[in-house]
Amino acid sequence: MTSLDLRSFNFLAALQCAVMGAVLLGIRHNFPSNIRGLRYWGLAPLLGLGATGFYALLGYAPALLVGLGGNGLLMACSVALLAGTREFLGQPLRWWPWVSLVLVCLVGLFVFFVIWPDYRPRMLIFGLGMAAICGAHTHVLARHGHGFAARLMLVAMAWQTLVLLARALSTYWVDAPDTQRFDAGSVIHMVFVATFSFTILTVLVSAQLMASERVRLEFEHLASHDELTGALNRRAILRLAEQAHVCWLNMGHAYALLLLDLDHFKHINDNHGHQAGDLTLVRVASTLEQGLRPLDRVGRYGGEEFVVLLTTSDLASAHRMAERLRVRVESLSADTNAPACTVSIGVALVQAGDASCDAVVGRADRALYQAKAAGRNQVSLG
Ligand SMILES: Nc1nc2c(ncn2[C@@H]2O[C@H](COP(=O)(O)OP(=O)(O)OP(=O)(O)O)[C@@H](O)[C@H]2O)c(=O)[nH]1
Repeated sequence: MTSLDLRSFNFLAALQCAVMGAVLLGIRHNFPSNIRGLRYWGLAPLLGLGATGFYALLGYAPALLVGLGGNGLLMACSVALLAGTREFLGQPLRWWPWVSLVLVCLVGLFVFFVIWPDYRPRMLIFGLGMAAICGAHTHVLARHGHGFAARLMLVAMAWQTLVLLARALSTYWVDAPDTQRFDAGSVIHMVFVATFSFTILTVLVSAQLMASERVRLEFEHLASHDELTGALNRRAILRLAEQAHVCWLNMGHAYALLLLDLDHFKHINDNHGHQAGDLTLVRVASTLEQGLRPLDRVGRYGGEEFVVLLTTSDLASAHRMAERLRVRVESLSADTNAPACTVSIGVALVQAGDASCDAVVGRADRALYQAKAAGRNQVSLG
């Protein structure tokens, strides 16, 4: 590969990344505002393109200007990618260590451009500085990233870190003191120059995938959870009950449903206000969730009614669980100074002949009616 090839390739790759970055910046407002990091991810390739612009001036502009401008912008590009990822993962960047690192590296480059001109320490300083940024990027992805796209980004950053380290450390036996960036005929140098644009491209593709995946998960969550209490909504809990019913039909694993209705909830609204009523619903939902075993689920059935699905159970243990939940809700007001609140519970176990979970819901509903009729704050079996 001639030096012209490498420059052209580098410039085209940087241009491609910059277009993707500009697209990311343009579409970032289409994503919900709680999806952060897109502006830094979008800005990074534009800085990278600026760096490539400086490198393209090599031979036409003073080497000092090209070296400091190009390397400085390339480091800024890597810091921006890191900032984007950290912000996306909810780990905002502390800027000063990275700004200091870039400045220290630029001072080092200046020294070995002007005072003791030597390419090798310049490459060492730049390579180690960049490897520190990319290494930190790899680290945050390994700790906080989840899913395919985050792993793809992690592999790209880990690879880039290794290439940078190899390039920085091999510089003394590969390069001469007056080597130029596009002159070196070593394989490691080719790999270093060629992979940088591909790393940015991979990071940008991964970033878009990560953002889209997050949007999908948020929509899924919104579609299946009650906005006020955070519990499963009626559709989601009934879908789980249907699945439990299929399990019962196919494998004989029993399940029970508890229908819970807050007692005289209207009084709480009337006497303490609607907001206090909302807060009570939130507290009851979280109390129920905390009182359940890991496989059991709670959902808001509507208004001040909740459903609990006990996945494997006999009637006696379902009754014990219902009693435990009733006591937990009753003691809620003592623990939190919230308005006094009790709950009536109807319990039903799936039984032979139940065509669907609707039959179980129906029995639990009748049992709940009995609990209300018998004076409330109690459990009835259906
Ligand atoms: N604050 C608040 N109140 C709600 C919500 N959904 C339903 N409600 C209220 O819950 C109350 C239910 O009242 P009722 O059906 O008469 O039942 P109750 O007062 O709990 O009486 P019993 O069930 O017979 O013990 C109504 O006043 C609704 O306005 C909600 O999301 N937030």
